[in-house]
Amino acid sequence: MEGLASLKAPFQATPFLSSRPKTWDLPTQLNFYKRNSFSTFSVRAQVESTDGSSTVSSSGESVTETLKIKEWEVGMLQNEVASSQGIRIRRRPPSGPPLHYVGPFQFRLQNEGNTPRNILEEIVWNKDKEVSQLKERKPLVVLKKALENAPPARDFIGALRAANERTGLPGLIAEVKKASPSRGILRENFDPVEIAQSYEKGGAACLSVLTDEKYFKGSFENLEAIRKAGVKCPLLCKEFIVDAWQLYYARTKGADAVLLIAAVLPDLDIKYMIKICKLLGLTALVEVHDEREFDRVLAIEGIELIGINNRNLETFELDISITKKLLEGERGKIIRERDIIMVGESGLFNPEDIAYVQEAGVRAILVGESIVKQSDPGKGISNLFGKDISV
Ligand SMILES: O=C(O)c1ccccc1NCC(=O)[C@H](O)[C@H](O)COP(=O)(O)O
Repeated sequence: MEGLASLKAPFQATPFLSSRPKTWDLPTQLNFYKRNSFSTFSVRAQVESTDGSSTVSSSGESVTETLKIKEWEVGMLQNEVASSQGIRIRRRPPSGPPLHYVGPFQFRLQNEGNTPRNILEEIVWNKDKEVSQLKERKPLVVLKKALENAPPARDFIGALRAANERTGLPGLIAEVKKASPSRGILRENFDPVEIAQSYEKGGAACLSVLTDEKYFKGSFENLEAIRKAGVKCPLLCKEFIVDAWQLYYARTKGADAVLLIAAVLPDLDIKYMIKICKLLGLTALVEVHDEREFDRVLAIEGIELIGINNRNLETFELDISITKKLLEGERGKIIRERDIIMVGESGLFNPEDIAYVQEAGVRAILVGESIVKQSDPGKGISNLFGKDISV
């Protein structure tokens, strides 16, 4: 794809980002991106921390305009860096630069226009906007303050290991899921706390709570309510994370773990977010769907929990043999050597499916549809495993 990489243009220095290179081809961008720990999050932080009292930068732009331009530049860079790592999901719709952009790039609009290529891309674009708006209302300093009142983070991986050792079966992450883009409404009569309690009673090790409202009819209120109701299973905030700000937000709402999707996040973002997770006491479940994503994730230091999603999030196609395929050979060996816990995700409906992914090498599973649809979700767990795992 011809993109920014083909453009070589002098780059004007700004007061906000240090030592920008004079040429701007892809390798240069990658280095620059690396050196600056680049993300929208860090750019915002840089602009915001430049001068708390002034609203005009030395180039005469207002801070808000500057911020918009920087965010747009970063967005374009993120798309380019991501595509160099085989990530097809673009972080934002391709669009022209903001009104006051006077930078050197002569961007052409991409031919595809502003239509997302698939559902995952649509979700990500929507999330990006949603998070920008939320951040306006709750800046990071406010979240950092709120962290003081957050309930302590609990040991997500420890709970999975303990369940696996206790039952000899994969530890269950049971998903509180009202709806999904692929299946529509899964459960009409949806009481998140009741479902969570029923899962816990049925032997779930951990819970996954969908917080996306638009596509999954979930919410952070659900997450918070489940935590406040005294459910002891550690909680995964099942969200589409595109910005480190969301990690802080999830923690303030009682999350013990978060999901990082390799199909969406470039390596540098995953590394950066893992560091922040560690700082906040959050466990990162890093999700992959193919060999390339898996290899990228295995090259990242400090990964302890990896999910293989059997659902292709671009096409919805479900195939549990993906888990087997990815864990065969050298990759499976690396996993065992490093004692990484693998989670088999999506499309698991019966004891045969569980046996199949366990045989492939998973020590945990993430299940939504097959159990949330049961009138008694806790009993649904017994049906899924073919036995009562609560004892
Ligand atoms: O479930 C979907 O339709 C979906 C669509 C687009 C992005 C993500 C999606 N699901 C997220 C998940 O990975 C599942 O909720 C989770 O693994 C449980 O899957 P299942 O047991 O098949 O409900």
